[in-house]
Amino acid sequence: MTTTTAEDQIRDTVAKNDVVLFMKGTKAMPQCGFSSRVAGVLNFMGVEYADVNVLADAEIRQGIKDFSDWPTIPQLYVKGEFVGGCDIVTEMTLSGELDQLFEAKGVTYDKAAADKIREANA
Ligand SMILES: N[C@@H](CCC(=O)N[C@@H](CS)C(=O)NCC(=O)O)C(=O)O
Ligand code: FES
Repeated sequence: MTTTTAEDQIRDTVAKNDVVLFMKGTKAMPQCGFSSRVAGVLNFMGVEYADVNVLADAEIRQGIKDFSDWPTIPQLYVKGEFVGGCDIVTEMTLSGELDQLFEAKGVTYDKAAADKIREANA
Protein backbone atom coordinates (compact mmCIF):
# COMPACT_ATOMS: atom_id res chain seq x y z
CA MET A 1 0.00 0.00 0.00
CA THR A 2 1.24 3.48 -0.77
CA THR A 3 0.20 6.70 0.85
CA THR A 4 0.58 10.15 -0.63
CA THR A 5 1.78 12.67 1.89
CA ALA A 6 1.48 16.42 1.62
CA GLU A 7 5.22 16.51 0.94
CA ASP A 8 4.83 14.05 -1.97
CA GLN A 9 2.03 16.19 -3.40
CA ILE A 10 4.12 19.35 -3.08
CA ARG A 11 7.17 17.72 -4.71
CA ASP A 12 5.01 16.46 -7.53
CA THR A 13 3.36 19.84 -8.12
CA VAL A 14 6.61 21.82 -8.20
CA ALA A 15 8.23 19.16 -10.42
CA LYS A 16 5.39 19.19 -12.96
CA ASN A 17 4.83 22.94 -13.21
CA ASP A 18 7.51 25.48 -14.16
CA VAL A 19 5.87 28.15 -12.02
CA VAL A 20 3.74 27.43 -8.95
CA LEU A 21 2.16 29.84 -6.50
CA PHE A 22 1.04 28.44 -3.15
CA MET A 23 -1.50 31.01 -2.05
CA LYS A 24 -4.61 31.73 -0.05
CA GLY A 25 -7.50 31.48 -2.49
CA THR A 26 -7.07 31.10 -6.22
CA LYS A 27 -5.48 33.21 -8.93
CA ALA A 28 -9.00 34.22 -9.99
CA MET A 29 -10.15 34.87 -6.44
CA PRO A 30 -7.35 35.49 -3.93
CA GLN A 31 -8.40 35.44 -0.27
CA CYS A 32 -5.59 37.55 1.19
CA GLY A 33 -3.85 40.75 0.12
CA PHE A 34 -0.37 39.17 0.15
CA SER A 35 -1.46 36.33 -2.12
CA SER A 36 -3.44 38.76 -4.24
CA ARG A 37 -0.39 40.91 -4.83
CA VAL A 38 1.80 38.07 -6.10
CA ALA A 39 -0.98 36.53 -8.20
CA GLY A 40 -1.68 40.00 -9.58
CA VAL A 41 1.94 40.47 -10.66
CA LEU A 42 2.05 37.05 -12.36
CA ASN A 43 -1.35 37.59 -14.01
CA PHE A 44 -0.35 41.06 -15.24
CA MET A 45 2.96 39.72 -16.56
CA GLY A 46 1.11 36.98 -18.44
CA VAL A 47 3.00 34.18 -16.70
CA GLU A 48 1.53 30.70 -16.97
CA TYR A 49 1.46 29.19 -13.48
CA ALA A 50 -0.27 26.65 -11.29
CA ASP A 51 -2.05 28.04 -8.24
CA VAL A 52 -2.44 25.91 -5.11
CA ASN A 53 -5.00 27.12 -2.58
CA VAL A 54 -3.59 26.28 0.84
CA LEU A 55 -6.90 27.19 2.49
CA ALA A 56 -8.39 24.09 0.87
CA ASP A 57 -5.91 21.73 2.59
CA ALA A 58 -4.47 22.21 6.09
CA GLU A 59 -1.72 19.63 5.43
CA ILE A 60 -0.52 21.48 2.34
CA ARG A 61 -0.73 24.76 4.26
CA GLN A 62 1.68 23.38 6.89
CA GLY A 63 3.59 21.16 4.46
CA ILE A 64 4.66 24.00 2.21
CA LYS A 65 6.15 25.86 5.19
CA ASP A 66 8.17 22.78 6.14
CA PHE A 67 9.17 22.18 2.50
CA SER A 68 10.73 25.63 2.06
CA ASP A 69 11.50 26.35 5.72
CA TRP A 70 9.58 29.61 5.20
CA PRO A 71 6.82 30.49 7.65
CA THR A 72 4.26 32.26 5.49
CA ILE A 73 2.01 32.14 2.43
CA PRO A 74 2.25 33.08 -0.45
CA GLN A 75 5.21 31.11 -1.75
CA LEU A 76 6.42 31.28 -5.33
CA TYR A 77 8.38 28.42 -6.94
CA VAL A 78 10.12 28.60 -10.32
CA LYS A 79 11.51 25.40 -11.86
CA GLY A 80 11.35 23.64 -8.52
CA GLU A 81 13.15 26.38 -6.59
CA PHE A 82 11.61 28.51 -3.88
CA VAL A 83 11.79 32.19 -4.86
CA GLY A 84 10.04 33.95 -1.96
CA GLY A 85 6.85 35.47 -0.65
CA CYS A 86 5.10 38.75 -1.27
CA ASP A 87 7.88 41.10 -0.10
CA ILE A 88 10.62 39.30 -2.04
CA VAL A 89 8.57 38.95 -5.22
CA THR A 90 7.57 42.62 -5.05
CA GLU A 91 11.20 43.72 -4.62
CA MET A 92 12.36 41.41 -7.40
CA THR A 93 9.67 42.75 -9.73
CA LEU A 94 10.68 46.34 -9.12
CA SER A 95 14.44 45.67 -9.36
CA GLY A 96 14.14 43.60 -12.55
CA GLU A 97 15.51 40.48 -10.82
CA LEU A 98 12.27 38.61 -11.47
CA ASP A 99 12.65 39.30 -15.21
CA GLN A 100 16.23 38.00 -15.01
CA LEU A 101 15.09 34.87 -13.18
CA PHE A 102 12.35 34.14 -15.74
CA GLU A 103 14.81 34.70 -18.58
CA ALA A 104 17.46 32.47 -16.98
CA LYS A 105 14.88 29.71 -16.38
CA GLY A 106 13.18 30.02 -19.75
CA VAL A 107 9.82 31.15 -18.36
CA THR A 108 7.74 33.19 -20.83
CA TYR A 109 6.51 36.56 -19.56
CA ASP A 110 5.48 39.95 -20.90
CA LYS A 111 8.42 42.29 -20.45
CA ALA A 112 6.38 45.37 -21.45
CA ALA A 113 3.93 44.59 -18.65
CA ALA A 114 6.80 44.22 -16.15
CA ASP A 115 8.14 47.60 -17.30
CA LYS A 116 4.68 49.11 -16.74
CA ILE A 117 4.67 47.88 -13.14
CA ARG A 118 8.09 49.48 -12.64
CA GLU A 119 7.02 52.75 -14.27
CA ALA A 120 3.92 52.89 -12.07
CA ASN A 121 6.08 52.40 -8.96
CA ALA A 122 8.99 54.65 -9.91
N1 LIG B 1 5.71 39.34 4.63
C1 LIG B 1 5.06 38.18 4.07
C2 LIG B 1 3.55 38.36 4.12
C3 LIG B 1 2.82 37.04 4.08
C4 LIG B 1 2.25 36.70 5.45
O1 LIG B 1 2.54 37.36 6.45
N2 LIG B 1 1.43 35.65 5.46
C5 LIG B 1 0.78 35.25 6.70
C6 LIG B 1 -0.65 35.79 6.72
S1 LIG B 1 -1.55 35.46 5.22
C7 LIG B 1 0.77 33.71 6.79
O2 LIG B 1 0.93 33.02 5.81
N3 LIG B 1 0.60 33.20 8.01
C8 LIG B 1 0.62 31.77 8.25
C9 LIG B 1 -0.64 31.09 7.81
O3 LIG B 1 -1.67 31.77 7.63
O4 LIG B 1 -0.62 29.86 7.64
C10 LIG B 1 5.52 37.97 2.62
O5 LIG B 1 6.38 38.71 2.17
O6 LIG B 1 5.00 37.08 1.94
S1 FES C 1 -5.17 35.99 5.53
FE1 FES C 1 -4.94 37.65 6.91
S2 FES C 1 -3.10 38.54 6.30
FE2 FES C 1 -3.34 36.90 4.94
